[in-house]
Amino acid sequence: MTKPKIAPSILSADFNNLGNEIQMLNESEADFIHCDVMDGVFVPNISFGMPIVEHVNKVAKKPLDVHLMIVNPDKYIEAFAKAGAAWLTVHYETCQHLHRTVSEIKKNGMKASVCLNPHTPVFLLEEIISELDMVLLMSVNPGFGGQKFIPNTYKKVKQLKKLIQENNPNCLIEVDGGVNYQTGKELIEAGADVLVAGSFVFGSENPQETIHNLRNS
Ligand SMILES: O=C(CO)[C@H](O)[C@H](O)COP(=O)(O)O
Repeated sequence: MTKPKIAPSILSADFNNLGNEIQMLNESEADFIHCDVMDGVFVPNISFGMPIVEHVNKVAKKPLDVHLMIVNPDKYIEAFAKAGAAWLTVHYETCQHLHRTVSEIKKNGMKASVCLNPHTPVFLLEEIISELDMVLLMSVNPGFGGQKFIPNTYKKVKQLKKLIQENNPNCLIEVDGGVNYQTGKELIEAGADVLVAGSFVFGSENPQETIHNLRNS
């Protein structure tokens, strides 16, 4: 089985020490640095926006995987490209003209990804899957780190894998929320390519070792 890519979410990092946390990720086996942008409208929490992403990008040696949990994401596509996002994820639930949004992300030089909330079915991506570089499946309700994994996600990963194999085999499947060694292993077996992990990595005694173990779990 191919090794998963690991995307530590800095939502759980020590923000008093953010530069060193990014440096630690640079020296780890992490493949991406996952940045969770929350607006307090689409999700019941506010995290950070472009200025923090820009500062992270000054130190980061790994591609920034930016997850927009915001309404009207179209308004900020160019700004996040300028801030240094390499991958930009928007929520299916926030986009009225998803094809236009995805095209704008690509026009701005980023990889395009669409996220589904736990209750949003995979089949809704049928008409857009061929345009996507990645699909992010939420395995918790978005807004907070440290929540319990929703087991129905395994079924969604399998459904999405089938859709991808039939339409766009290069598209990656990323899963976000409640990832640990056990859920990570089962997600990879189901077909996931990228694991986002926040509290499990940053709450561990040795985050670099945890990233290594997640890749090999
Ligand atoms: O998108 C998110 C929350 O909306 C976080 O990335 C996600 O919850 C990861 O946190 P944890 O690994 O602690 O569950």
